Amino acid sequence: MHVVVNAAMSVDGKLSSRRREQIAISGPDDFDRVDQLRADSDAVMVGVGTILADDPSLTVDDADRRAARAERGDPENPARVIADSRIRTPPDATVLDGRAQTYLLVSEAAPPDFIEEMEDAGAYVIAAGQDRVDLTTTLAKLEGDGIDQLMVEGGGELIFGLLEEALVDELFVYVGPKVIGGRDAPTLADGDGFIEDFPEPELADVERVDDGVVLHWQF
Ligand SMILES: NC(=O)C1=CN([C@@H]2O[C@H](COP(=O)(O)OP(=O)(O)OC[C@H]3O[C@@H](n4cnc5c(N)ncnc54)[C@H](OP(=O)(O)O)[C@@H]3O)[C@@H](O)[C@H]2O)C=CC1
Ligand SMILES: Nc1nc(O)c(N)c(N[C@@H]2O[C@H](COP(=O)(O)O)[C@@H](O)[C@H]2O)n1
Repeated sequence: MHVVVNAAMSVDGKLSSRRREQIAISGPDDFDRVDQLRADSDAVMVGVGTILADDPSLTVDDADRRAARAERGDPENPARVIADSRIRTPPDATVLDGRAQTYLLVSEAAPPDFIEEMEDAGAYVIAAGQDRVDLTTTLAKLEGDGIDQLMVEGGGELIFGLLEEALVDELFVYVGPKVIGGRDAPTLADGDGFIEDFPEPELADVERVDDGVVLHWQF
């Protein structure tokens, strides 16, 4: 499986404010680049923190891109993948609207009646990990289901979890013209943070987009 992380951050490295509300950091051209990345992926993944904060659709906006996917025999939209250890995703979340296959990655601690509720809502549930989703095992199971190209859109907790398990192949970071600040505002990589063996990706490209810049890193 090839894992591509994409996120937009402020000048000072924040994904959102301390209120954890969705903030448009990208401009139109960057959102279009992200839409193409989604269209090029078999699945788009976020953590449950992003579901609760943003209620995203994770679908492809551009009709021509959806049509191109259908022409090559793929579903119009990539699958959606949520890392959600104990099932905090609300049953009326937009990711369960039936516009794409949705996988819920859960841990063994997920309550069985919540699993049933999610399956009734159309989700395909994969369980691994005692208290928290075991990302290595669940991503391998997704690969077994035909997901070769996985795009991850955040947030910072999930991105750190993937970096910690050395599961990231590429990282696109849009740095946009805003300063957000705040010690409790989410950053690109949160979690416990590294204290040694810091991942050291190589800079593959830098591109000016809208009023900011896209940094392309390879691991
Ligand atoms: N600017 C941008 O590009 C983006 C911004 N955002 C913003 O980021 C914020 C949300 O970020 P954040 O709160 O970090 O949420 P995340 O989307 O990263 O979700 C984090 C949650 O995922 C669950 N999870 C399950 N398994 C794992 C694992 N192995 N490793 C890590 N997490 C796991 C955890 O909940 P549990 O333990 O319950 O399973 C964890 O709390 C919002 O403000 C949103 O607007 C989000 C995406 C992109
Ligand atoms: N690329 C990008 N730029 C920003 O400025 C953002 N705030 C985000 N956020 C991500 O986009 C998701 C919204 O998805 P839908 O448009 O609803 O499908 C959101 O959940 C974040 O992952 N991204």
